[in-house]
Amino acid sequence: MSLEIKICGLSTMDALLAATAGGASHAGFIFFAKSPRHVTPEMAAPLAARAREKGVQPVAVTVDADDSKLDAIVEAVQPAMLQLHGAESPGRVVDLKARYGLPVMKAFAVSVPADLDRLGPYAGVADRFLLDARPPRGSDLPGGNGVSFDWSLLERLPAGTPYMLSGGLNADNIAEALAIADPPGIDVSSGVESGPGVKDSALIEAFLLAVAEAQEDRRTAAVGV
Ligand SMILES: O=C(O)c1ccccc1N[C@@H]1O[C@H](COP(=O)(O)O)[C@@H](O)[C@H]1O
Repeated sequence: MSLEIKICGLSTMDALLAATAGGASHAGFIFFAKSPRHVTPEMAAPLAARAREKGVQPVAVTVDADDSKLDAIVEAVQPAMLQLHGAESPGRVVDLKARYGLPVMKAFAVSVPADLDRLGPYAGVADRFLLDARPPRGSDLPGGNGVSFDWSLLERLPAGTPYMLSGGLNADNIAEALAIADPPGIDVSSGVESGPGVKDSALIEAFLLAVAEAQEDRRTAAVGV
């Protein structure tokens, strides 16, 4: 399976097109008012439409959103997947999957081995997991803080766990992250920004290039060339 790559927190067409041109598989839009990356459904709709045209899956990122907020997002944006980045229960995930008929990626903060035990009740309920760093104390944001965690903790995950690795990824550390965790997907936001919420097309290109180079190096090493 090829590595899935989500560029998250997009709010401009330039940045979206840098992501689609560079080989991203998913484009994330943040519907969380406290975030510097916050977009309204009306702002995200044309970006998501262009992503779809380019074969890239739009992802709606929400934090404990209620049904009326999600209804508006789903209707305007037509996401391919919902990312739930709050304290949504397994029952809430079941309800949302039934209500919208969309796959759900449930986010978890990881800082110690026991954090991975919290995935258990969601196994077979959420379609995949997003494994992010624990937010720094005092942060208003449950994600998008640009901090990473000890990727070696992920050795404990059962083989085949569907997840995206996130938290503090950037062009300089992505090769190491892939080597240590070997995730099926990756997700980046702050690491491709020139300032909080300001996506930088050159940094998006550099990140995607670094991913491609790291994958090529890993393939070469695997065949012993
Ligand atoms: O990015 C945000 O502002 C955000 C707000 C609320 C929930 C999730 C958010 N972002 C998610 O966190 C990951 C990791 O971000 P970073 O690369 O460490 O900055 C990001 O990709 C989003 O999925």
